[in-house]
Amino acid sequence: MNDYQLLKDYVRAHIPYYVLAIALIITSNVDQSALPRVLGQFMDELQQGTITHSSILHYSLLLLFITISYAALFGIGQYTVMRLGRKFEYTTRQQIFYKFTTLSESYYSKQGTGKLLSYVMNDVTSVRESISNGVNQTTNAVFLLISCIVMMLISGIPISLLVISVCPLVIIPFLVVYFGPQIKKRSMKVQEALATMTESAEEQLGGIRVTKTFAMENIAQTRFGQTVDDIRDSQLKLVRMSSLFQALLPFLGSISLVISLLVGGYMTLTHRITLGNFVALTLYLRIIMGPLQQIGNVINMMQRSRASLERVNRLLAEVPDVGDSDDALPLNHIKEIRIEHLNFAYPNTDNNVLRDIHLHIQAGRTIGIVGKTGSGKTTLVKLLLRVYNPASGSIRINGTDILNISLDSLRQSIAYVPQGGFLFSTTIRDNIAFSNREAPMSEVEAAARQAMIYDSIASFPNQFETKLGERGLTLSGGQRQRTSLARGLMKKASLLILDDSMSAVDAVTETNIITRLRQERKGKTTIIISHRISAVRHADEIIVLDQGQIVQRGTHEQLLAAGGIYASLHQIQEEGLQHV
Ligand SMILES: Nc1ncnc2c1ncn2[C@@H]1O[C@H](COP(=O)(O)OP(=O)(O)OP(=O)(O)O)[C@@H](O)[C@H]1O
Repeated sequence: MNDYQLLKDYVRAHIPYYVLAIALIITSNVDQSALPRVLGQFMDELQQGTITHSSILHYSLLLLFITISYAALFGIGQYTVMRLGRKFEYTTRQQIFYKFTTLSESYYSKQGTGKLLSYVMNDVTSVRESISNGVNQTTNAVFLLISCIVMMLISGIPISLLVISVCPLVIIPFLVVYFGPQIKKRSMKVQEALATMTESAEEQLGGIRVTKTFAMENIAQTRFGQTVDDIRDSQLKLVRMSSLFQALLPFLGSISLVISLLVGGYMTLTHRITLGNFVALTLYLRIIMGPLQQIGNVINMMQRSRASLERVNRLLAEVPDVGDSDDALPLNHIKEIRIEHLNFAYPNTDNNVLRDIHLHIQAGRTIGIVGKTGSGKTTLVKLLLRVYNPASGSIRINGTDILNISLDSLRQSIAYVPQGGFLFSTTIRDNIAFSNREAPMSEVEAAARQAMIYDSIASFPNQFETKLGERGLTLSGGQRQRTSLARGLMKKASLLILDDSMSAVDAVTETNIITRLRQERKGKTTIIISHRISAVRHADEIIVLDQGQIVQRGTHEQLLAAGGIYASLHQIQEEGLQHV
């Protein structure tokens, strides 16, 4: 996608409206440029003493007609362009958000939320302004200038006088060439500083509770203050440069007026032009100062939005690194999973986080995964969900390589309950019924009972209709985890993965949940990752991960008998319980 593709495509798709709007604006300019000429003629008749009551009425009506038709034509033209600009803004925002949903986790781990928000907010607005105001002001400026020059010539203003009066304005293109790139550079710095500030605000607000409990408000204020200072500095630099540029344009316009007064005044005195011509010339010069300033504005705006357009184009052209292959097959039901020689390192890292993993999960079995923190447990299930592609080796589901299974059907077949159960700022019901908003209430309640959160929800005044605050913070950590668990159970997928999803739940409740799960998921495949032996002890097979490798496997009894990491973990936890 080239840098202007997005804009080209949009304008091409709406070309009839743009042509109509431009035609309206051009007509309004021709209309407006007739105004000084009419006034000039009126002035001449006044000087010659040929003016009558009816000609005064005639001139007044003519001026009124010019003014009304200008307002109507220009107004409709401008409205059409602005409307197209707004449409561009919301369709592009939708396109960007759609793109966000297709990109993989590795993209998000490289980009901060502030930068991503800045695409949707600042960049799109900047491009919209440039197309709306750009089309309006460029058409207006160029055609008003042309119409004024043509009208001046038709009115009989000598070319020599016209050339000498317009002479200072010829400097404008040189000014633009000098100022343009500098304005662009400074404006990019402002955009970057804005993105950094948004990111910092996101982080400081996200962590405000931690900051407050540590009484570290000063540090938060200083960190955020630095980003605001950076914006102020770069914005001031930009404003200084743009103001100088903007001021030079009317200055040159005024010089041209001074010249016209000197030379035109002298020519009027010596009767080489009429008084009407002289009045028309000064009026024309005043009118064309507007378009000249607009040209400056447009150039500034274009410089500013070019960087934004480049960024949005680059984002829209981003190809997700995890996607469906051309011959991807749908998956209906997970029966058997076979992992062979699986190795994996996170993008842009050298260290293999998973090494030579072999695992065969037969349909209906429960697999427990234990291991020290950072041993690769979550990474293994992320590969099962194809959040990342394996570096080497294979994962086969029902005999088909996971790379040839459609992503949508794969993820539909798996209910994944992560440790940090993110909840949306909506009702508890909607959170639990996330995978099926149309599900009957009885199913939502059953999932809540299974996750042992039903009684807590029932005690809230609005029960399942209770709205959760931002990120579900009105719930305790354990309640949040159990609501997230209910959401996973509600999915009724053929594979359930609990990724340390009961770490904030007390041991007794966890045991009760696991007991119920074992009864209700009989014959269904389940993977339970946990730091607590009690959560995995009943699994058909338990694997122990250490530094990315499976170092032990077997049933609870076999692993206890074998000694090693599992047995010592068990011993530590049993002793811990005895001391309670
Ligand atoms: N997005 C990432 N980019 C780079 N490295 C990562 C990423 N996510 C995890 N890691 C690294 O991969 C290793 C395994 O992490 P993983 O989350 O799989 O461990 P875990 O066994 O689930 O740990 P825990 O029990 O603490 O949840 C760790 O060393 C971690 O630092």
